[in-house]
Amino acid sequence: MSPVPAPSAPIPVIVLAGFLGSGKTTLLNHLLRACRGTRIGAIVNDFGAIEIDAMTVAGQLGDSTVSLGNGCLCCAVDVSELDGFLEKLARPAARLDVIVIEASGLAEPQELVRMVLASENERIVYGGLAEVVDAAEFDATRARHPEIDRHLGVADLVVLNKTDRVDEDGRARLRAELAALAPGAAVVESVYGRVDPELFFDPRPNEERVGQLAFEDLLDDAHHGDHGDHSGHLHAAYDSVDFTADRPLHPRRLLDFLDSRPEGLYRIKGFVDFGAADPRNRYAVHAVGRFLRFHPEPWPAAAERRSELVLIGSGVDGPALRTALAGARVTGSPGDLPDERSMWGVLRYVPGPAADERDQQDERGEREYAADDGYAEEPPEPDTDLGQ
Ligand SMILES: Nc1nc2c(ncn2[C@@H]2O[C@H](COP(=O)(O)OP(=O)(O)OP(=O)(O)O)[C@@H](O)[C@H]2O)c(=O)[nH]1
Repeated sequence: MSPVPAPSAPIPVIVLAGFLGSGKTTLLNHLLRACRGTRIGAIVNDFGAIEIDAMTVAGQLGDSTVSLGNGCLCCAVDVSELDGFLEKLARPAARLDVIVIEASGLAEPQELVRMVLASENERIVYGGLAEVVDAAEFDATRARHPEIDRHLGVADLVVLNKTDRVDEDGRARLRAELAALAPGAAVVESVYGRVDPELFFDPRPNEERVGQLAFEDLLDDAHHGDHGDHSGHLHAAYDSVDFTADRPLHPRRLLDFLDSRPEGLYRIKGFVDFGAADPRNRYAVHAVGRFLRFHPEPWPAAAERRSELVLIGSGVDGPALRTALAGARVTGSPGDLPDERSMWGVLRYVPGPAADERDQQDERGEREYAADDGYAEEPPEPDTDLGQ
């Protein structure tokens, strides 16, 4: 009925948190400005309290949804309404590529993360929790709000913002402290929230602008004129490592690699060829922080059978990652041929359609599978602090 095709990839939903004034809105505006052709849905707690620059060129659509100049959508919600808005933003007709939820300064981000993970909406996927930290105020904020330690403990990405206000020694100390408080998370520095959008999502080329206003240009002039040069580069505050393998990867060894992925490795994306273990499908892989998902899809007729991964993080050792992944390739020796059973570990991370297969395996008593939330065991921390 609808002329709009369903998007093939699930839409990542990113939770953007951080204490009052740390720079969340500034970062969100940067993403909106830098997104160009990428269609971002933004969900904010309260229009009144948060001044989204883009609102200056926005038109109300009613129902708490606002259409921004380049086709982005924005909603104002209570946490209780979140699922409804996710549903609304994720509908195929909205054609969004990514959804960002900006937590209000005092919100417990765990609550939002839990709601995203609990959502039964098949069109979305958890895209990570980014915690914005004010470098200049961190010590004082922490003294006043010790709960910041808990927030950092569940972050997938820590953006150490306002580094223009701290000297180099101070930045080094903060990075070390944050690395200890946010184990496993990548820590990137920023000034005025100018992080590379690729940390959050895959920006599209600018082919699909909607609406008449080139609002990112307006914003550059009207709101950011004295914050330095915006025409220039989004400095890569992270490392990006490519890996390609012409031989299939062994599902068990790839999972071993993923289960023990090093700290600071924030995103993994790409396609995996599991060879004889599942000759019909390739597996899109999506990892953010400790969250992992596989999405099987039939090999396109013309596609070469190979695995291609991109690993993004800060302070990661590229050659070591490549070597570790190369070790996951099937060797071809008779004892090393993956079969269907080798796929069970991977299937734990496949949402929806694989559930039947998993259930059958469960019935046979072969294996107990994790909940369908992308975590092998417990999701990080959130569950322990909530719901009392
Ligand atoms: N010096 C400096 N100021 C910054 C930087 N990033 C943001 N700011 C300023 O810090 C103030 C707060 O930024 P916001 O983006 O509104 O912070 P927020 O986290 O959204 O704040 P709440 O919505 O109140 O929670 C604004 O005046 C920004 O212009 C930065 O990197 N350096």
